[in-house]
Amino acid sequence: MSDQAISTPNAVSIRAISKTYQSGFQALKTVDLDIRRGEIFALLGPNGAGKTTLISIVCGIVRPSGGAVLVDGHDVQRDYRVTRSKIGLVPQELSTDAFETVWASVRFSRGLFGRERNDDHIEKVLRDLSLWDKKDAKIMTLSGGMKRRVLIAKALAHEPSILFLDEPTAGVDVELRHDMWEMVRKLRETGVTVILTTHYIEEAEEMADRVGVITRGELILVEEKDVLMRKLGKKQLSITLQTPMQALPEGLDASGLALADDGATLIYTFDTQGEDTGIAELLRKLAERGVDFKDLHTLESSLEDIFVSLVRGAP
Ligand SMILES: Nc1ncnc2c1ncn2[C@@H]1O[C@H](COP(=O)(O)OP(=O)(O)OP(=O)(O)O)[C@@H](O)[C@H]1O
Repeated sequence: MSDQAISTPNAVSIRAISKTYQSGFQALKTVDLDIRRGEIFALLGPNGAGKTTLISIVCGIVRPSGGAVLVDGHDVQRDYRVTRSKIGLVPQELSTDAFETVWASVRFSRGLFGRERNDDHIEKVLRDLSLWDKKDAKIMTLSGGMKRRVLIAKALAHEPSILFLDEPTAGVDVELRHDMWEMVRKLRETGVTVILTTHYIEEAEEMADRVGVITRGELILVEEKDVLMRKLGKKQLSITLQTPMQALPEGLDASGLALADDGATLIYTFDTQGEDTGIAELLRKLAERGVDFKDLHTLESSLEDIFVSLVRGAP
């Protein structure tokens, strides 16, 4: 460790980072964010929100206009070599190495960071990623899914403690997506901190411990995923009527109840946090007014609904 390291429990500390590109475009306003050691953090945001810019700054590839980033307590600009060696970056696509074997390509990645040769580690990484039987295959002969695994193997070759995954499952099939999730979880068990950017809300919902939402260069929310879903999640009860109606009957036009456009469904929205959902009362009132229904079911808002409403509501 450099003696300039600051003791911190965080894998990454982002302090008042801003970025204005030479074109004059402000890609990041003032971003503050701490990534805890050993967590899986999902950075969600629409196209052009600033995700890649932020990650590139943490990796030391893009210079910020203001602010500082610490990786394991080291400043990414002052201590670039130290911080970069702690980070594994998995890009979206493999652009080189087509004619190399898997083994040579992954071993080369380790050498880039000035690490001593360690074939045992390379073997472990390849085995963990189910690539061992492909170690002598040329990369160009691999399937798309295997190429993705090679990207992860290359990023892990130098034993980083922080792994950035940029859209890890963009364009892959469902099965591979689930395999990738499993792999990421296993990595976390070995103590690696994982930061992923994604457009797939389902991915964040499935994997992340915490979620950050970035839009127009601003981090508008950082929250434990479970808390986020509890806090912002709403449940709806959908009641399919026996006979469609024109308007809500007298005494039923209370807050939370709405008649869907087709007039055949009542939608009752209630707070998942509330002690009393009000459902029993609602059903009693419907019975009193002779409103018959065919079916009842509840819907829960997903992280996707929450995300869309957050990004829409952002200034
Ligand atoms: N080198 C550059 N010069 C000028 N503007 C740039 C440059 N790089 C990125 N931008 C702009 O900064 C904004 C943020 O881009 P960034 O790539 O960080 O977004 P993103 O959230 O990663 O998007 P995506 O999900 O589409 O990858 C975009 O409007 C982009 O056009």
